[in-house]
Amino acid sequence: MNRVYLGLGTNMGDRLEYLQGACEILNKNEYINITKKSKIYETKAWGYTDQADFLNMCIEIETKVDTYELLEVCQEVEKKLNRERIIRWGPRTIDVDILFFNDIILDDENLSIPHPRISERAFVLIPLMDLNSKLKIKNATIDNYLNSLTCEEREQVKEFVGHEKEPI
Ligand SMILES: Nc1ncnc2c1ncn2[C@@H]1O[C@H](COP(=O)(O)OP(=O)(O)OP(=O)(O)O)[C@@H](O)[C@H]1O
Ligand SMILES: Nc1nc2c(c(=O)[nH]1)N=C(CO)CN2
Repeated sequence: MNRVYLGLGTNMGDRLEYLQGACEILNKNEYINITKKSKIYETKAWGYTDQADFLNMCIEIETKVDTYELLEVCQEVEKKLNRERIIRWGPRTIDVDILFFNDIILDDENLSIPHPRISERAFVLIPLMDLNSKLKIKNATIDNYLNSLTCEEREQVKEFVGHEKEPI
């Protein structure tokens, strides 16, 4: 069984509904089991900043599918939830990224694992810390990467409280 960490992000429409929808689609897959969910965070847009705030969360899954099959599953989820690619790092109904896949290190044209921008992104590091603070990239823990971000970067990620619907 493979242990995988996925990052979910959304900044269009009913953002909670999209997180919930993504978790539901993943859980319905007979080869995927969601084993842990982080808290949900409301985050300032990173990279392309002139867009609405995101909701981000990370999930831990156990799965029998391999790396490329999982990429296809993630892209299917995005397709089902009407994700469109218009602007790089631009607004989206849902984004599903593979962050870690066991201890695999892979750098291909269509798939890089660990996801290459984890260490720069408080919106990924903070929810990942809810799941497993021991995760490592190049001998440093995600905790080390989080500590190397500025206070300002970390403050752009706030726990999203007061929501009634919990992603299942
Ligand atoms: N670990 C990964 N998880 C998901 N997609 C990946 C990964 N590594 C490479 N890719 C490739 O990245 C391509 C673009 O993905 P996408 O449009 O979701 O990027 P993005 O979310 O806008 O930006 P970013 O990759 O910086 O988060 C995908 O088609 C996929 O082939
Ligand atoms: N806060 C935040 N910013 C982003 C996000 C995201 O999920 N959250 N995703 C991006 C493209 O992957 C670009 N910028």
